[in-house]
Amino acid sequence: MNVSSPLGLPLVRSISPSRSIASPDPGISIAARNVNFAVSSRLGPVVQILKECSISVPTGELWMLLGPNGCGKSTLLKILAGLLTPTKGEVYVRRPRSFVFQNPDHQVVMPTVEADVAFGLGKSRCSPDQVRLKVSKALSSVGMSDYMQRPIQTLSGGQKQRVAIAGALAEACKVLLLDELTTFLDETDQMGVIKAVKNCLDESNEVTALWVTHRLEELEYADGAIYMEDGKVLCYGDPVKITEFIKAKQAAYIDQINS
Ligand SMILES: Nc1ncnc2c1ncn2[C@@H]1O[C@H](COP(=O)(O)OP(=O)(O)OP(=O)(O)O)[C@@H](O)[C@H]1O
Repeated sequence: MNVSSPLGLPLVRSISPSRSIASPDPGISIAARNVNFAVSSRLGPVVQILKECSISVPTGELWMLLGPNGCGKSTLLKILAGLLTPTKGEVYVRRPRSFVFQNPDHQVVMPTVEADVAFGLGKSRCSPDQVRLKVSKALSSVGMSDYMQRPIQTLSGGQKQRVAIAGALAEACKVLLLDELTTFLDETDQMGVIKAVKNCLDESNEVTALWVTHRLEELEYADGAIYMEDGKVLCYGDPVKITEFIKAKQAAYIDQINS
């Protein structure tokens, strides 16, 4: 479902099914095989943004996607969300899936927390009692039960992110695609969002999350990680090994500028 927010910005609460491949394995919730993405303009040459990207994220796990600015992380996430179509290659993402934006103001739009989390259930056949139950369960998952009647504009950035995640959970989302949620948050809000996502996954073995981040310290909370550079997936798997790989790259870069 793609609608416009009152600000005229794109608002994606729950994404309708789009073209994809069959599940490569019952234990895998997110997969990309040799995905390429290119853009072209009438005047300029074709720009190759993603080059033969392949990843696979097991069901029930939190994976982080890292890499330098402009390496293609958000583009890959948008392809997995069905917001962009790859020029070549295939993707599989378990449904329903939800994309949560870096700026929660692009996504959290109803006057109160309760109304916002219930927003996506508007078209469901749930009775008002069922809606209330789903909303309260989702808010409890993200540690926001006490905020049910709070006006949205009184929340911090991290609290708004947690409300956006609760909205996805209320709609029984199976895959959370999270785009740099903590970039603008202070440490307390950052931890609140990380704990909320971890808790959602711990409470259900069925929810899988892919989280784009620039913050290396967040890898501590990940079950797996993917590192990209220049449109390519350089390595993926064990977050400890990926952390070591990134630190070694950073050290080599510092040596280079100091020499
Ligand atoms: N529609 C487009 N036309 C031309 N170039 C584009 C388009 N969309 C993305 N790009 C370019 O593709 C590259 C990858 O962009 P993307 O936003 O996926 O990177 P990113 O790794 O998420 O970056 P950041 O960490 O800065 O958010 C960038 O160089 C960007 O300028």
